[in-house]
Amino acid sequence: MVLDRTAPKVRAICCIGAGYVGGPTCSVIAQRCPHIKVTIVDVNPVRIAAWNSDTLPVFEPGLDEVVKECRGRNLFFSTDIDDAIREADLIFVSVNTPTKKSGVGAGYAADLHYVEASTRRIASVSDAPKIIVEKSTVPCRTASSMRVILEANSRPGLRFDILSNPEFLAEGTAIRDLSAPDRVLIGSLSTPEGKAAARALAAVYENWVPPEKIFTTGLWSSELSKLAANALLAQRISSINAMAAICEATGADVDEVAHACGLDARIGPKFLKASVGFGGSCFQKDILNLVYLSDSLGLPQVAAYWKQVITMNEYSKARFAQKVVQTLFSTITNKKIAVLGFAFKKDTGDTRETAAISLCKDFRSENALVSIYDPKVPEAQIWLDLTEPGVVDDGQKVKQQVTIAASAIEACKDAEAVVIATEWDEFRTLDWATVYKSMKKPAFVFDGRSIVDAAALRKIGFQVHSVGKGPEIQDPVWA
Ligand SMILES: NC(=O)c1ccc[n+]([C@@H]2O[C@H](COP(=O)([O-])OP(=O)(O)OC[C@H]3O[C@@H](n4cnc5c(N)ncnc54)[C@H](O)[C@@H]3O)[C@@H](O)[C@H]2O)c1
Ligand SMILES: O=c1ccn([C@@H]2O[C@H](COP(=O)(O)OP(=O)(O)O[C@H]3O[C@H](CO)[C@@H](O)[C@H](O)[C@H]3O)[C@@H](O)[C@H]2O)c(=O)[nH]1
Repeated sequence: MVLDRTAPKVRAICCIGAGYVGGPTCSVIAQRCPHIKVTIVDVNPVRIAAWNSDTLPVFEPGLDEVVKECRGRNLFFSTDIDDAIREADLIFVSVNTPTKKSGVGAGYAADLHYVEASTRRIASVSDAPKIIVEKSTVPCRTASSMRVILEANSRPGLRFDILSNPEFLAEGTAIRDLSAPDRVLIGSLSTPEGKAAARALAAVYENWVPPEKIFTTGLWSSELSKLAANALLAQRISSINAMAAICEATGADVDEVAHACGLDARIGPKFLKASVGFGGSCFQKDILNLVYLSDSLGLPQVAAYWKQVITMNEYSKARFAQKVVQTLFSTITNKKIAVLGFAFKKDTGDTRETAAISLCKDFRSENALVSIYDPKVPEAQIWLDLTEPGVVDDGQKVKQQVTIAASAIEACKDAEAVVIATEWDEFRTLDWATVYKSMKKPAFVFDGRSIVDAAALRKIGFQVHSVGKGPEIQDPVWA
């Protein structure tokens, strides 16, 4: 996009929400734009204290270095939300938009009350014009509700321009994604003021993003593009996981199938890694949001189509757990199962919607003894994730069945089976011979990420089951 010098200049940015998106995104803006003051605010004082400490609340490769470079220079973390709003000429709203748990649309619709609370606060505190940017992932036409709230609650005549600027970073690669994004999408009204606001935000990104990667659309297209991108990505994973089930039943190898398909330039190789199932805070939430939107628009067939992506993901997780039980002679009662990895993917400590939670719950319901190791997820988080809220004494029951190990080797000692739930690099290079010696026999490995060298492990003596790989020994004529 070509820079228009008449666009308002951004001198101070406020980011409401110091989470996985607000923190890294605005830290990178501060790094790349030393002339802009960036203040990231949050209602959670513990989170802000962590951002101001040596142990950041979010583990993300490269983030520590960015924050250390800018904090105290032009990057600030604060709980003084009103002050930061007043000072800023551009405000990112980067608060959480989880799936509603109760009320209308429960289990599908996005809970927008954090977005609304932020919008009301901006309206009541602002004493000068502001550009307000939806950074949170929101349903289509949320900007319209924000405008109504702003106009009804602010000083008469005060100007607000609302933009949509969805974030496409993936956890674990956030700094890389923010530093060199595939694209920056800015949605605005097509009025002269809307376009000028879009240009002002584009000018911020142009400090490091090539102009041809910044593109503008209408507000509603921008909002919907975020939901669409996540739905398409998740759909690829569910599609390849559906193929994985066929591979396991036939002797085909899902990695070979994915490679063969990905060589077609129209399909491409990315996001075709079969797995125990996708996790993370976004895919499920955003597809459910799309399902709700489709239903609300009177499009039940469209809703059913996208819902199937989630159904297949649930099936993938359950199928994997069932395979463990069936292979261990149909019972895992009192058997020790080592679960390697608890985060929803490698290089993050985030456990939101991680497949490991489903697996551990299934193993617990079969009365197994579960030993978990993850290099980055804090112990307290694992206990929290495995405890059923509202179930009396469940916290204690969990601790009778589950242990948390300090290393992979420790988790695997005396286990009957090892389950790889996250693709951490250290599991590829684990001393598998030592693991084998310490385990009960026969020793099983269930590779939910297909990362280990199955042939090498079989040579050691393991029985290996990798997701999407056919049976080990087939009909001798064809094997
Ligand atoms: N996590 C990701 O990788 C990712 C990527 C792209 C987009 N998104 C979207 O970005 C949004 C934020 O996601 P996240 O993962 O950073 O969430 P998060 O839960 O990590 O962070 C949100 C923060 O907002 C704060 N907050 C809530 N209401 C507030 C208010 N009224 N005033 C001040 N602070 C408030 C919370 O205390 C919390 O710290 C969501 O809409 C999500 O869908 C997330
Ligand atoms: O081929 C693949 C790719 C991913 N996954 C799994 O899918 C989940 C999500 O992975 P990924 O998309 O890499 O991480 P997220 O941080 O959830 O990022 C997604 O969700 C974000 C929040 O909306 C978007 O900004 C990103 O563009 C989008 O990739 C994880 O459990 C992965 O292990 C697979 O099983 N197979």
